[in-house]
Amino acid sequence: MSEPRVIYWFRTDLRLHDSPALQAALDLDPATLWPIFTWDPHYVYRARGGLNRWQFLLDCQNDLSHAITRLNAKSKLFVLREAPQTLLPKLFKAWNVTHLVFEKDTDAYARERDEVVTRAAQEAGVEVIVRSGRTLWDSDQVVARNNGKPTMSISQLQAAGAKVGSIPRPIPAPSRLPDPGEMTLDFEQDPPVVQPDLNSDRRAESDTGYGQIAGPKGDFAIETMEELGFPSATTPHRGGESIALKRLGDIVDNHTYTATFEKPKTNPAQFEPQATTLLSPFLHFGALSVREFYWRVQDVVDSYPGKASSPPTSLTGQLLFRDMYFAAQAALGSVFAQTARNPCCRFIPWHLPSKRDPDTGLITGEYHVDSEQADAWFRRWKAGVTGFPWIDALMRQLRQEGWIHHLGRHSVACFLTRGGCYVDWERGCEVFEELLLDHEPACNAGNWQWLSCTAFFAQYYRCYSPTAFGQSWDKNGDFVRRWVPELKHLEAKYIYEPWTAPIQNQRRAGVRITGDGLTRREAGTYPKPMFDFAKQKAVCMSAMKKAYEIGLHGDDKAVLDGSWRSLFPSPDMADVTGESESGAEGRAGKNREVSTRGKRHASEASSQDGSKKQMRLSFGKQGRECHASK
Ligand SMILES: Cc1cc2nc3c(=O)[nH]c(=O)nc-3n(C[C@H](O)[C@H](O)[C@H](O)COP(=O)(O)OP(=O)(O)OC[C@H]3O[C@@H](n4cnc5c(N)ncnc54)[C@H](O)[C@@H]3O)c2cc1C
Repeated sequence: MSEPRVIYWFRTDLRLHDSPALQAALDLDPATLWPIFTWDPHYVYRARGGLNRWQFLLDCQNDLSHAITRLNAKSKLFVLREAPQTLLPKLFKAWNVTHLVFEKDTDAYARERDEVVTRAAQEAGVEVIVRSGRTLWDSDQVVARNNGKPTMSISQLQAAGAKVGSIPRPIPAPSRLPDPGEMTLDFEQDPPVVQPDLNSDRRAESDTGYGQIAGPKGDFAIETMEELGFPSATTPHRGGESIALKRLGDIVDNHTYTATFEKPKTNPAQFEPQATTLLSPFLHFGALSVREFYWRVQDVVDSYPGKASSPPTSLTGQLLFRDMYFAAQAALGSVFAQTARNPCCRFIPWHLPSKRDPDTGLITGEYHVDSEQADAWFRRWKAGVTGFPWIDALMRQLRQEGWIHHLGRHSVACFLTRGGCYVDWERGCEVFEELLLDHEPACNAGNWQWLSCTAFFAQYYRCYSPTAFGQSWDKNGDFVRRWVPELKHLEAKYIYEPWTAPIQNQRRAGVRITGDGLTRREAGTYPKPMFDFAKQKAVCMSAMKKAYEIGLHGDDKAVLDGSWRSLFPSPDMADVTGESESGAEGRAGKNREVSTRGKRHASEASSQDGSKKQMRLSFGKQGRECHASK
């Protein structure tokens, strides 16, 4: 048999340490190994990506490429600019490849892509080797051990994970890499499908990335922001395996922090340094192995002399949440990221509902503007000009730096959905998709479902205040002052509610509270709050209560054919009618009744068995279970 000529296809694993797939490639003892990255037009044009995440990706690729070259001066990360579905079959032939090896990716698009590539490899007589390494356990095996169902709680994940087996210990990085072979490109490039380009808004220049397969100099170089047509990123957070390992090392050196970490006690307003690890973007790009993270922490916990924290609030507990969302997505496929057709996702008639492709049933990224007011609220939320300083500070940090603390994400997500604007969680999820450095399709959609109480979590009566919550962590408002400099000099007692500051105090602080933040914004001003929060919260709660009582889920016929409208009587839903035209008749009387019931419900919830009652209401009504429908 001829000696193995292996393409190692880097994707979600931009690292050398603890890479089961790379190890599998090296176990073949190849004569030739090409470490490649395919510059896939799907991500370039069809996924929303902000400048900061692009920069982070390029950082990770450059760092990996240097690490490869340190092991073999003839090698590096070779970037090829074409869709893998068309490129790889040509490479199999041109380079006389015997094996294709890669890390498993359970994201919906990745699965489809990998099926196409695997079929092509089989036709070309190329052996495909796939290894799980992105999660603690192989997500497909977790699903199988969860009776084929998505994992909708940490306990389900833990039970299924235990059946899969113990979490493997990390393996070391290789100490040498084989030479790459010849890289002839004696074939035509299949040009990318450029439209629709979901990133066009961010391009200052046109994208020249696909000029030639091997890049402008023909040396398979890593792309640059300039080639992509992007201006510079604004984040201070830089990517790469070296930074990730250094940061993890520093964290675990602090035994007390590592062993006693309790997520709910970490301060969302803390900065420089932030209160949590900020390792999520490295995990996203695979610059840090999740098993390396897990075991380095667990070893500290095991040897800690004092009382260590435990899952779900501990540091390893955080990684379990990540695996939970991955396994939920692995079971449900592309419908996991939307309400429609998702059996696990509760249907709520939010404002600004998504448009759906009639052929696939998948959301298109466009939405119906059923309410001009809700659309204005959404745009103000996105731009960080809601008039609620805590929310605006977080949204501005997110846009500038690409990362905000988990409880900050809670605040802004609750505010946009069930605890303020009553806007569809899919809108917020899309904004996060663009802006987050750590955007992970499974974790993003899953957490938005959690926060909007459409799946994973049902206690919709527990709502974040856009004023009191921030204040409870940061009385002086230092975090707000940093991100909302208009309010920098305002006294602490007004910093979370600047509209309550008397005009002379505003004057002294050099700010005027006026306008809506979107139109004719003048220097030295900060917008008025976009609504009365207490009033709007009551509207949301009563609407949520109604939706929970009706109990529809994304795969119900009424949701898919639009007949859900007849189940949501317009009087008490006048403000929150989703795709339907809203009639405002008879609102006042009905609203009174609903809010009275809402009060009783809230006090039930705060009683000892409140949450159990709530769980019965939310899950027991139809005896529903989430079915896998890959
Ligand atoms: C609306 C919303 C959207 C989110 N979108 C994403 C996303 O796209 N990608 C993402 O990685 N996380 C997402 N999260 C989860 C969480 O906020 C981030 O993982 C966390 O804040 C990252 O910071 P860290 O690395 O300092 O976390 P740490 O607290 O240090 O936790 C360590 C690691 O555990 C994982 N983790 C922690 N909390 C969660 C969680 N709730 N869900 C899944 N994984 C978790 C992350 O990989 C994180 O790096 C989202 C949360 C919310 C509320």
